[in-house]
Amino acid sequence: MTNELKNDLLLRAARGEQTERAPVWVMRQAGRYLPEFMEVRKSYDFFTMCRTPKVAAEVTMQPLRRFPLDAVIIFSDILVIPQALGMTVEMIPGKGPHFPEPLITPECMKKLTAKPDVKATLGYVSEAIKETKRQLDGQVPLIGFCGGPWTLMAYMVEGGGSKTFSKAKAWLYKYPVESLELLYMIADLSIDYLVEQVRAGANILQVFESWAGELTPVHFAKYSLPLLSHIASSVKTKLAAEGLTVVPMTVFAKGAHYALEDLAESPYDVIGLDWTMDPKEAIRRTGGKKTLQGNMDPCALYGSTETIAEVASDMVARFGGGKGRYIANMGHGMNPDHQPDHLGAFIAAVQGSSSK
Ligand SMILES: Cc1c2[nH]c(c1CCC(=O)O)Cc1[nH]c(c(CCC(=O)O)c1C)Cc1[nH]c(c(CCC(=O)O)c1C)Cc1[nH]c(c(C)c1CCC(=O)O)C2
Repeated sequence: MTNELKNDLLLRAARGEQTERAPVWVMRQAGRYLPEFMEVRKSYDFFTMCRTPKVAAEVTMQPLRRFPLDAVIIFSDILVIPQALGMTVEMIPGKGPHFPEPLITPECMKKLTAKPDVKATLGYVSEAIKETKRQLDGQVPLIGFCGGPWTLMAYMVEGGGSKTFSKAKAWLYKYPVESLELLYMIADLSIDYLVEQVRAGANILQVFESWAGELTPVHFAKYSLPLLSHIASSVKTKLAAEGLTVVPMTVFAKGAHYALEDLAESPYDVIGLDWTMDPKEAIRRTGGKKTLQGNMDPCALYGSTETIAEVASDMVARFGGGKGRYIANMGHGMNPDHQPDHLGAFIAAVQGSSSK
């Protein structure tokens, strides 16, 4: 699969090989900061965009037309898994996700479809990947993704975003057995879903455990890490058994700085870092065993293009220069009020400074 790509920097870095320079992509690179995204978004509801392969492929490709990115990430959302399990999820512009009927007590889990057919419920993501691969014509790798089980459980119980995640965290203390049951239900569907993404053409997979930082280290060790590891080891075993490429996998456990040593022992190839981590410290604590991805503060993009270039070059230097075991990114996603040309300055600075 690698040899059909004209640019496989990302895959080589993920596998721990040396690269001529640092590959770069950014989380939420397809999104509302791009006027061409907003133009498409006018005509469709958010999940209709995800479910319409031509539209999903179009917005996936938009950032690559503007910037010399080293990868694209399929346009979708982590909340398609709760939908496949039978829950209604709406995306309210300016507010974010909303579940009209969240899981209030473990009784509510009876409403879920425990083992939905992944092709029937999520086949539209495979179709979007196939269409994007056609349009990419081997330019850069395509990233597939899903949400981490704890992050998805948090949305399913809270019914949307939250400042404290107190309802979801209460489940972990009140209903430990049922919480694990729910988490494994999510993880098992995610495994099949990720395998389908690779079958359709995804070259690398990322699991977003965006709310890891809400957990205590003890709860992360019980309710997040084992599930994240279960996902990566099962996906890799299934891919090998089916004769598909065993693609590299990335874990982005936002806020889980306390777990870096444990993540370095996990079956993931790449560890995504948020901006609170010092690169040198992260390299030391992971013992050089994993490729690291990240981690510029997205708010740096509000600075001048000169400031962005300075911050980005400094980041590359702190990660060791960018020619080995490193993928440049930000520590979280693009914001709707970011300026596109400021992202361009970030990409140029990474590619320029890591080529030296
Ligand atoms: C937690 C999470 C979600 N979704 C995702 C995460 C994990 C990453 C993270 O921590 O940000 C992942 C995600 N969401 C989206 C992508 C697409 C690919 C890409 O990164 O370019 C990816 C990888 C598109 C999106 N997902 C969403 C948008 C904006 C929705 C819109 O157009 O109205 C996009 C482009 C909506 C979304 N989806 C979610 C939220 C909380 C929101 C609302 C955000 C907001 O309104 O600021 C759940």
